[in-house]
Amino acid sequence: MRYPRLRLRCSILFGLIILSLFCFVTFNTILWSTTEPEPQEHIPQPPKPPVDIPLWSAIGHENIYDIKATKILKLTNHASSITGERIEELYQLVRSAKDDHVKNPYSRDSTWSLEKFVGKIFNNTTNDASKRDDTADSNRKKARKHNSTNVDETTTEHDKKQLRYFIHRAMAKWKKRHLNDKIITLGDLLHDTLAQDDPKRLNTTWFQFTKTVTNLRVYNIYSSEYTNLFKYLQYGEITEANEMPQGTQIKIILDLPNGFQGLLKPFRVPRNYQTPSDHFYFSDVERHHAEIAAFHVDKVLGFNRVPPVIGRIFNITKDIREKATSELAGSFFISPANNTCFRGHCSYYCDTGHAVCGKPGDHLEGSVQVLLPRPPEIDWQKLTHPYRRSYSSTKKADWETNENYCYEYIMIDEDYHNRLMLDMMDLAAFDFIIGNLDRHHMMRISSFGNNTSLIYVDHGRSFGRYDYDDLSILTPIRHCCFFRYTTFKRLYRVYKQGLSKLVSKSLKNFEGLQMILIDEHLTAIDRRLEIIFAHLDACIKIYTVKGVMIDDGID
Ligand SMILES: Nc1ncnc2c1ncn2[C@@H]1O[C@H](COP(=O)(O)OP(=O)(O)OP(=O)(O)O)[C@@H](O)[C@H]1O
Ligand SMILES: [Mn+2]
Repeated sequence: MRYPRLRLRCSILFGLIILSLFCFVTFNTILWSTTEPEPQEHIPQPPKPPVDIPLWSAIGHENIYDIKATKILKLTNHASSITGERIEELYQLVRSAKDDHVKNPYSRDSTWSLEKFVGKIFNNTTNDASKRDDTADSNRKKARKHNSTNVDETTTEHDKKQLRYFIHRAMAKWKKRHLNDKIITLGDLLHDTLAQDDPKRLNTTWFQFTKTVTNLRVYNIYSSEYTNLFKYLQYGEITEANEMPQGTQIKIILDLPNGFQGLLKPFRVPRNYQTPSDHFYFSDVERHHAEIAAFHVDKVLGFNRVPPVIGRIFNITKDIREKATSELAGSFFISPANNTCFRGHCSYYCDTGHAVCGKPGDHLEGSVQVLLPRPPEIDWQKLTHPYRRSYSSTKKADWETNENYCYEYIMIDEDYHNRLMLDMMDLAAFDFIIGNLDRHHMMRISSFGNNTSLIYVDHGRSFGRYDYDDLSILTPIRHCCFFRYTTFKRLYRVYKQGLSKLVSKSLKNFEGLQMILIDEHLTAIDRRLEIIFAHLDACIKIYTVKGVMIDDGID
């Protein structure tokens, strides 16, 4: 009797031991699975969020280290609405249109005339004669004061077709007249005056360079003068540093060896600086890296219309202060951080709070652009851009409220019945790519006559944003819907090769300063190029390829 009971007790005890062992193991497994640390693999740090550096702190920011900062997570991407296939299709369409010899895609109505149309707009003009521009001789100026509220009723679809016919005919005539124009060089223009007034300058390297500047291109990348020019700009000993009187922000004219002069724009903000969204373009700070980048973009596009610029490292004391005119020298001081600084004299950012400072000490980065001869040696024409912004925080410009602006202001203006019309479109495409809202004037050397390219200067306010594409810069193209065949081909060529690739390669090979364009800007220029094609596509859908594209004989 005793043994079976003992056996039962033993089995119960054994069962209990097994059960508690089981519970222990299970509990431990659960416990360890929740507290055991992850296997020690490398855990990547999450990328830092975007840093918009506000202007007031950006001016005091570090240079070299900052430029490597900021990878942004997400762009406010304006994906363009055009596909790669459509761009190919457009290219084929444009190419075959160029080869087909239809003279004018529009047909003429002999009862319509430009004079009558101008008269019609002019009748809509406010009768207040005192408001009219008495000195104006061009139709645009005559029509300037017309009442834009009546505009839509004024210009009919028929008027538009006739105006487009008129422009195509004017351009064909212009092309014929200028087809055999001789290329003129700046050297040709300067020669006689220099021979008379200052013959020694004829023997300078600078004069040799002016012989490579023509009415069509500001430089020739294949010339040795072009290659040598950069050595002067980048390393040439500075003999005098003088403030440039024109313009709103500090710029210094440097006298360099062998007759060269350079225009210095100093470092003000790091490469990843974005224009604060509450800032207007007209109070934006100028960026030396934007000047450099704009030059490379223009060069890659093959326009060669931006005077060569290169980055340079200065010793602010030896290169600038010791060479400065007394006025500039008087604005130097040593900052609390022991850096050498100067204020300069200008209407924006020329106070102690916004001084240009070496960092550290005497080390200053800047862009140096070759200074082309100016009056009285060479005459420039400074044309107010008809699509200029209002430069006011409260007013809008006429073109912003009048969709017919191109028909009513530009196409009737004889100043635009020539290559200038398409030069303005080229400029719009360029400015859109670099994000430049500050094109208040168009500049060209009038001593070259009227078959001359625009010269693109002043890009310090471009590349202000990489996360935003300002479509309003393309308004001339959207409104007028005219475009040069050769420019289309140019854009297509860089599109195929990759604009950003070409630009970064150009910067890598020819620019000494590092990381002039951060990746976000490089992404932006590719995106913008596609947007230009999308705009041209929209024009072509309305006006046909032949109605939009023009061959004015200019490459
Ligand atoms: N490389 C150059 N060669 C000759 N002249 C130049 C060159 N760059 C600029 N200029 C002249 O100097 C003027 C002022 O230069 P820039 O436009 O760069 O300065 P800015 O301060 O931006 O002027 P603004 O405030 O009027 O826009 C230009 O309008 C042009 O006439
Ligand atoms: Mn400017």
